[in-house]
Amino acid sequence: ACSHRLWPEIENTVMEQVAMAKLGVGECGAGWQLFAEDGEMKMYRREEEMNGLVVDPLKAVHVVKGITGYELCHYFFSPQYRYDWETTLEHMVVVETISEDTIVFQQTHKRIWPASQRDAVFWSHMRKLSDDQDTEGPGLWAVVNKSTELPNYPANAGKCVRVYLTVCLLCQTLVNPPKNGGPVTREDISCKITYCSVVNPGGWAPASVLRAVYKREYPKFLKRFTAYVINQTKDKPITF
Ligand SMILES: CCCCCc1ccc(-c2ccc(S(=O)(=O)CCO)cc2)cc1/C=C\c1ccccn1
Repeated sequence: ACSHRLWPEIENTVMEQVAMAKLGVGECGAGWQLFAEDGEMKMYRREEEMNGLVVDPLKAVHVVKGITGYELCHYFFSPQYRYDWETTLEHMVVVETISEDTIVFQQTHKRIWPASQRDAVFWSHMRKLSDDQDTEGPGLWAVVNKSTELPNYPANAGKCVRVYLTVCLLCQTLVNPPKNGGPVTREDISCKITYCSVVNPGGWAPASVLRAVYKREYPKFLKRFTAYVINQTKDKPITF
């Protein structure tokens, strides 16, 4: 896929998004406010507007026991599971499978009153990253989703307003080998998750509505998605 028309953009976006995801919320400069907390999950947002539209960047950090970064990214990236965990999804089309780790999607999300219905067209890329500190460890896995233009899916052609999104799911597997030197089980692993998202709603939507949607939907999404992966993997061998 290195020769595909999207490859340069994918490469640049992955590097840029992973670098930003690795920054703590303290380091990203002022402005990150904690808006939701649930156990290990902490959700931050920055209040930003782009020509009158709310485009609040979101950063969530979480630590989940019993699953690996590869497993989380696999279930996030793969189309066949998406309807199981993405509650606001109304319809999803795999527009193009560029390679086993790069897919182009078109998604329609359920209408959220009083705003008009939204859709998104984006490429999605999953990749293992070298973990600079620990080269031979399970490493880091990431999925990056970014809106792209497709002639066959023109923006705002039908009933939906096109949103423009950039999303990064960055996962680091932590292994705590058992003292007795026995095999590593799911009790000995956990995954450090950073989820970053910027969604430009495209057409106008009241700031109060958008902020209420994000405040309600993001915590719900991350809790539901991680619970789904735990449930899908609990009786399966660990995949790093
Ligand atoms: C007025 C409402 C406008 C928002 C509508 C909307 C647009 C986009 C998206 C969305 C959210 C996450 C992704 S992803 O992380 O790439 C995973 C693949 O699905 C892609 C799209 C959602 C939603 C609507 C609800 C909403 C908003 C946040 C979080 C969760 N749901």
